[in-house]
Amino acid sequence: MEKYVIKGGNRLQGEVTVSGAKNAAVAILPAAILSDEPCTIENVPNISDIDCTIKILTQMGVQVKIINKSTLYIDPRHIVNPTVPYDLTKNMRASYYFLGALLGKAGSARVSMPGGCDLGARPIDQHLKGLASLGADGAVDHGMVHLESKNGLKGAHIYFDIVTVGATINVMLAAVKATGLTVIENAAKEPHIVDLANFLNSMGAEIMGAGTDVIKIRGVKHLHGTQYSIIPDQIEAGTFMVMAAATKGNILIKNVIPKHLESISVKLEKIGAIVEEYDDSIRVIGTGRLEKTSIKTLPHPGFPTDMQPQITTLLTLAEGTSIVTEGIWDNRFKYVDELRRMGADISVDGKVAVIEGTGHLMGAPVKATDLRAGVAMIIAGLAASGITEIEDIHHIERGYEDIELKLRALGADIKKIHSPENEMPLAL
Ligand SMILES: CC(=O)N[C@H]1[C@@H](OP(=O)(O)OP(=O)(O)OC[C@H]2O[C@@H](n3ccc(=O)[nH]c3=O)[C@H](O)[C@@H]2O)O[C@H](CO)[C@@H](O)[C@@H]1O
Ligand SMILES: C=C(OP(=O)(O)O)C(=O)O
Repeated sequence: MEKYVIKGGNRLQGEVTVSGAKNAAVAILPAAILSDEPCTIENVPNISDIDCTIKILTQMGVQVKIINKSTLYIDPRHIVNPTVPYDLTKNMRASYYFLGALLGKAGSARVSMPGGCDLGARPIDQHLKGLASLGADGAVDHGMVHLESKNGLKGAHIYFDIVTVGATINVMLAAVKATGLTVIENAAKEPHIVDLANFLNSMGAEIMGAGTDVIKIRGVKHLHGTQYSIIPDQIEAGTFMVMAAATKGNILIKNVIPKHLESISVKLEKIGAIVEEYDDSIRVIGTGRLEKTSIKTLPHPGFPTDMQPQITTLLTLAEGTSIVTEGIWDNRFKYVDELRRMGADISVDGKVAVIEGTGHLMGAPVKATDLRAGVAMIIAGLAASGITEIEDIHHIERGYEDIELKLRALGADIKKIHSPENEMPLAL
């Protein structure tokens, strides 16, 4: 079992470069199979969700060559098996993008129900509704979603009942090669929706309106190869921003799109950090003065739910009572029990957390209950007095490339240790 061991108290200082966006990459790699020719994709993050995506592609007959750490060559000309089995979907939410991508490519898909972070109920009814509108009949059988379009996919008018990133992406993937026009209303507007549209358009797709709540897709017969660079990861950047504020640090975060970070910047300034925006970088200076605030997570351009555990952790270090409301997921406060071990005073009632800022945290053994909850434990450990040991770090490695190395370069005292289960913790 691997753990992170952090000795807290160091101010993080220096520069860090953000990797490509996980949530864009996990959509763009499946999208590459829609092409009739090979694609080269740059700025791919080196994380375990991408390792898993590459395994899925490879087992279905797609040739994937790793050109360098962040560049992949994907040749989808010889797909033999439009099936994604349980062992490849159980740890990864975005495996369901192969539903839309395989339908668009081959007219049928068999994809095991997806895993991913446990944030409460994660139904896929809107995905199935959208794909059915395009002409995909199907059923869920023994945990396997089986969809088929016997007469070919046809453009349709789809209105989502709720704003959903995943269903918006799945319908985009299936609709690009459908006949006629597809209109998605109440579409998600996240930066990775726009990135996926830009990628598909660079292969010859005709997608208009991505980034607004109405996306129009005129189906095309063929998509050609492309060379494309994925956008920087909004959430990785936001996480380093919070780390600077939490450690009274001063970090220049490079390879970012400041516009994607606005909702985070505004809240950090309100809490007391200094945020300086440049063209493709952002500097955050932790002043040591942290003030209470109220935050509600919302679909883009609102404050992202994937930054909720990080900002809640920061607010445990602030003066006064803060309120964080989770506006997307039913159960995204499970990590609060772990923060309590470190001295945090937080009460949770459903989707609302009330944080009584205590000004400081104490190191303790904790576990990562999911990806962002896990990185929140790192933030807590960096700011806390003493030693924090974090278990179940495989969750963190789903979405943060080289986090330990990046943090050490900023002056953090963090190391990854291998510790067999039931072994006594290492003395530092
Ligand atoms: C791989 C990826 O990009 N994951 C992100 C994606 O997840 P994901 O795409 O799974 O999240 P959605 O935007 O689809 O979910 C939003 C809300 O809609 C509900 N819902 C969703 C689909 C559906 O068919 N029915 C339904 O009721 C969900 O339960 C949730 O309450 O967006 C989330 C919200 O920004 C982020 O936290 C995840 O990091
Ligand atoms: C919830 C997340 O990911 P996933 O949807 O892949 O579980 C996340 O990135 O915070």
